[in-house]
Amino acid sequence: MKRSDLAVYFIMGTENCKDEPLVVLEDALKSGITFFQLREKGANALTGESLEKFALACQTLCKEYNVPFIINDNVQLALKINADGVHVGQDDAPIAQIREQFNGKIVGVSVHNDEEMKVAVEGGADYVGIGPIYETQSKADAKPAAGVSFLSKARRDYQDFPIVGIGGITTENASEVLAAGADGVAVISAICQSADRRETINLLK
Ligand SMILES: Cc1ncsc1CCOP(=O)(O)O
Ligand SMILES: C=C1C=NC(C)=NC1=N
Ligand SMILES: [Mg+2]
Repeated sequence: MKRSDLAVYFIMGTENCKDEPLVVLEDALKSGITFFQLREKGANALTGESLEKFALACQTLCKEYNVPFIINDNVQLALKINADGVHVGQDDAPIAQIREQFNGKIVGVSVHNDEEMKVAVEGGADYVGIGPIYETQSKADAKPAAGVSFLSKARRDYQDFPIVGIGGITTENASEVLAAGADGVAVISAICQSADRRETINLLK
């Protein structure tokens, strides 16, 4: 994984878009996303066989466009379908355990403070997600918007470590996140709800 892979990091689950999810994903891939995470959450989330089929369809599309495909939280599914990696939060298994299960694959970790950052970096994470930067409608249990201050500090402390910002990021505020030191922006609604994904994605860079 290259730091530049994090430039426009699309995250989606079936709950995030009213249009057909695979149509949205293919349009986003055509429009230039550089990284994709399947994050299937919420009351009507797909499970079992239907989730696996959906994940395989997403993986196939990402392969066609040579874009990394990772899965949020669901370590077993990521291993089963040989995804390019996994993204885990602080409430998932310890990074050391995930790291050895995903040898040679991408392991991303959500971090919110110096201690979590240290543990993730030393535990062998390939990148960290920092946020929510701004208010978000897409994560029910999100912490309060933190702004870019911690992201800026993480960049000062780890000058070469891959960092992606997340949370309420739009074409209006993406430049602030990048200026604070992020390698890229992770986005759900601004891309899902975009009327012109190519324009949106170009404005997120
Ligand atoms: C998964 C996640 N983690 C922190 S905020 C968030 C949701 C981001 O969604 P949006 O880009 O629509 O604000
Ligand atoms: C919570 C998250 C934070 N950061 C990223 C990149 N993905 C997530 N699901
Ligand atoms: Mg999680």
